[in-house]
Amino acid sequence: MGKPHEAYIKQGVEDFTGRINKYFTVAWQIIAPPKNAGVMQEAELKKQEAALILQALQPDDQLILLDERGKQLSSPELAQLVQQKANESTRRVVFLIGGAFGVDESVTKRANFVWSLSKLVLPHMLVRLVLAEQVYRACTILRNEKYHHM
Ligand SMILES: C[S@@+](CC[C@H](N)C(=O)[O-])C[C@H]1O[C@@H](n2cnc3c(N)ncnc32)[C@H](O)[C@@H]1O
Repeated sequence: MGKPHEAYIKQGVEDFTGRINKYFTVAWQIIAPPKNAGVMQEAELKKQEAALILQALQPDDQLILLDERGKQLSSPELAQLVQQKANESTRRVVFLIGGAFGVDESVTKRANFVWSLSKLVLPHMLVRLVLAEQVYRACTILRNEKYHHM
């Protein structure tokens, strides 16, 4: 949920996304916030964003919500989670980054897993870059490739 990739992360996000594509088909879907988002109260904005998010999901999507209050994973644990979804023949795993205020609780309820990258609140754009890099890292761990060093 947010703006197109900003210049300072675009190259990195596109690089890691391209690398992930060698293992799994992957794509970004950027959902633009409602037009008058700037003047909306937090609760109303999260509700409207939730409607857009839930509308973009398919019933069988496995939704992994990124949220600093979620469960932290090591990189090998993330790799296991990816493997588990692949074993379950999941058609789509969706990693969701929320809006400026996070997400409405209807979205949290829909999530199959809530993943925290850290207890720190990170800026939206940085979350995109870390997400892309960590998913790539998970792919290399699953293939025993040399990228990840313990
Ligand atoms: C600017 S943050 C939202 C701020 C804060 N979560 C709130 O509720 O007010 C935008 C999005 O980045 C993601 N995010 C930020 N920090 C994160 C972290 N440490 N772990 C996982 N996701 C994070 C979440 O998806 C969040 O909805």
